Amino acid sequence: MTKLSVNINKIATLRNSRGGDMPNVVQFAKDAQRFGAEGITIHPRPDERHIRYQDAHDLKPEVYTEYNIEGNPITKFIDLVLEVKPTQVTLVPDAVDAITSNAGWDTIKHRSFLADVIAEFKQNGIRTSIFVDPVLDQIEGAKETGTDRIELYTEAFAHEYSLGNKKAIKPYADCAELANSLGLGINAGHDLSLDNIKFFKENIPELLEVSIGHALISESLYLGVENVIQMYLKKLK
Ligand SMILES: CC(=O)[C@@H](O)[C@H](O)COP(=O)(O)O
Ligand SMILES: NCC(=O)COP(=O)(O)O
Repeated sequence: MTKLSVNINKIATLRNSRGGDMPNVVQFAKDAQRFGAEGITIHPRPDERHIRYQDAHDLKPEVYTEYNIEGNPITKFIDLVLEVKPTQVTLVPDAVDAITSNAGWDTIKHRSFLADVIAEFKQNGIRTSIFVDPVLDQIEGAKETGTDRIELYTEAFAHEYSLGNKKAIKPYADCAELANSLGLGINAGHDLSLDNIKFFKENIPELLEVSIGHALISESLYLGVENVIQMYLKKLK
């Protein structure tokens, strides 16, 4: 079964554009779960331009599904995650000024750093995942860090698929096969959408979770949030 985790960063971006509390991100998370979301993902960035560190705390008592916090493990982020204790932390190597995530970890170069951070989260009962490009060596490197899961960075797949290139799934399927053989759980995310999710799911064995934000919120403008979440759940069956 593949769980749908709804990334609510965009809701915070909309709220922040006016400086008030509309839309309310906690209420949105509660409603998304009521509509069928099986997890809530947030990705606080150091400048807090969308989800704020305080939101991470405020969401904690209301997220009764899987709570996934993504981000670059700088000291401030590590402290936040250890305080909030979500179900899962996903480590992403974001540059401070990146508009959005644009690369996976070099798990070979950063093995020792990742292993230390991952050990600390695991000692605190938090499941770990690391964001990786679909490259076999990087999956093997991920295994060496001790992480529970990987999150496959799906931007390249999504882009190629939109151009009609279905072969773009191949590196992802190969990496998934390797990850499964190594005992790593598999998550995926970035630019997944109603258009590409079914094909992606069908070709990735043992896909445990997808986190989807940008497309899901955009699609909801036309189709409604409840309806869109239900559409994803059907495609993920
Ligand atoms: C790791 C990943 O792909 C997502 O978390 C994505 O970066 C969403 O973050 P933004 O909403 O800041 O684009
Ligand atoms: N981990 C990916 C995520 O949370 C959402 O990415 P996107 O759907 O906003 O591109």
